[in-house]
Amino acid sequence: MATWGYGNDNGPATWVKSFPVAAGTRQSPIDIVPTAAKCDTKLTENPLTVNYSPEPAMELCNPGLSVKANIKSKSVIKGGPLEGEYKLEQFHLHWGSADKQGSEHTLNGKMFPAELHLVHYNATKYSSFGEAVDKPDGLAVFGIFLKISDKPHQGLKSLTDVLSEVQYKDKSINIKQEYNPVCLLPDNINKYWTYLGSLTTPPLCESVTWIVFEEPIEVSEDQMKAFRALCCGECGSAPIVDNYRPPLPLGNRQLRASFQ
Ligand SMILES: Cc1ccnc(S(N)(=O)=O)n1
Ligand SMILES: [Zn+2]
Repeated sequence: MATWGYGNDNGPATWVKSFPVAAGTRQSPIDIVPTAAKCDTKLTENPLTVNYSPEPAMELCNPGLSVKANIKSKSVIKGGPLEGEYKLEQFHLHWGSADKQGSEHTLNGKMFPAELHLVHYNATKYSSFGEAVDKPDGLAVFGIFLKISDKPHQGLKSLTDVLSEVQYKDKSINIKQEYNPVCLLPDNINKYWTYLGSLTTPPLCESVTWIVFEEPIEVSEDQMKAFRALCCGECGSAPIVDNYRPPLPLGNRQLRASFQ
């Protein structure tokens, strides 16, 4: 069984062969067109609330197609479009081989250099991520755009400074200093778009309430270079770059905005 990836022979256009849901009606990512979004005051009546905790020894790993941090502490979100409490499971990123591409969601057709995903599962209804992953209300993922600035992102710096230690597939380390993922969020989390979608990589389950923040976080070019130096396999293997799925049609879905 050929494993899926982002190359010509195993990339997003081929995934439907092994994962038919790729042709489904609530797939992600999408192109976000702010003028097509419906401002919904219900989203602000019950504001999105983030209660993240410090992670004592956060595990950072290279699963081969991204870089991922696994979360053990009780970090939860609720409110906004969500019913119940969703618990942070992991976060990871998607990025380009150059600054002109890399994000999965696009904004009026524009790609950002990268996109950070914080993946949560509905801990009110389900007992684990594994149980929640294929349920229509199982997951909630924060999508945060990354843009280039001349200053490094301090929160990401604890990670980008040690990426060389997880350069190769299946390498993992523990971040020594305690790490609170709240440092990864943009300053203003009250302005976001939300819609019902899916995982953007196989198994592509249509189980995600997406929350994409309007405000990007700012990273340096050196930090982008650190992501692009990660390898898909062992020493000498190809760099992990362009690990993004292009946007899918919104179809009959409603894109809602928490702001005018
Ligand atoms: C945990 C997980 C699996 C697959 N895809 C995603 S993603 N890229 O939609 O956040 N997350
Ligand atoms: Zn992702």
